[in-house]
Amino acid sequence: MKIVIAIGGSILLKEYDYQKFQEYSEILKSLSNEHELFVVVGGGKPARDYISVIRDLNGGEAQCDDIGIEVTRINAKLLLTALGDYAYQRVPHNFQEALEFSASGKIIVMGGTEPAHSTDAVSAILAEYIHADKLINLTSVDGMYNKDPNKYDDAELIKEITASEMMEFISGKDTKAGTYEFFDMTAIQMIKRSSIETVIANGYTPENLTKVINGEDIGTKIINE
Ligand SMILES: Nc1ncnc2c1ncn2[C@@H]1O[C@H](COP(=O)(O)OP(=O)(O)OP(=O)(O)O)[C@@H](O)[C@H]1O
Ligand SMILES: O=c1ccn([C@@H]2O[C@H](COP(=O)(O)O)[C@@H](O)[C@H]2O)c(=O)[nH]1
Repeated sequence: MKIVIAIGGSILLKEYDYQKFQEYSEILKSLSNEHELFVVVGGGKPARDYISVIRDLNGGEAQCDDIGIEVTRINAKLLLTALGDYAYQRVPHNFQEALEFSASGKIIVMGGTEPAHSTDAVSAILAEYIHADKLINLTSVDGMYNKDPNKYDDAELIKEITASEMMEFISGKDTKAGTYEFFDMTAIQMIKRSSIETVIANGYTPENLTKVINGEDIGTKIINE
């Protein structure tokens, strides 16, 4: 299968150390024997910290996004280092490059592309661009809830949702640099228009990636309408 995997920076850099990069590299290496893998890495707290500094310097929103993109590319380089020869050792800056680099037969790892969306959107556009069989979004919670599970104890996990329902849910959410909390509209639009088979799951346990690929019933499935 051709699979796009989005890994949130909040998972990879929760502890500010090498461990999650290493754990993910082992799983990705093993999966790459059977699947064609494209990984998109998020910015996490370091991106938000840098964005906050440039915003305090009166940088505009696009400049803030630009700094966020740079951080996601640094995170991509960290994962490339962990993957070594299993990965193509350059970070694509756009979808065309991702496709070209994939001719190497190696794992492709990228961060952001251009301002005004999150790496969730990058992963969805990439999935569309390369005709992926599956998009897996690994984040810091078990999937999509009816409300923020970090704010509400009674939040309930949603097992299945259509892209249209998800759009309604996130409409009106903040679209400033570094604030694309959970999912952004561009990502859902891509998933909807190309009926991309998508699962959102907790990536803090990297083994969940294998579980999702094996079809185990975890996380939230975005279903075709
Ligand atoms: N309805 C919801 N369902 C699930 N999580 C939600 C919801 N609303 C808000 N969130 C928040 O979204 C957060 C996950 O998204 P967030 O963008 O912070 O991390 P990420 O996907 O790992 O990517 P990155 O850290 O790279 O931006 C969760 O920690 C949770 O608090
Ligand atoms: O293609 C992209 C990717 C990212 N950004 C900006 O960077 C931050 C960090 O990315 P996350 O996916 O949220 O971790 C994001 O909030 C955007 O401000 C971008 O502009 N374009």
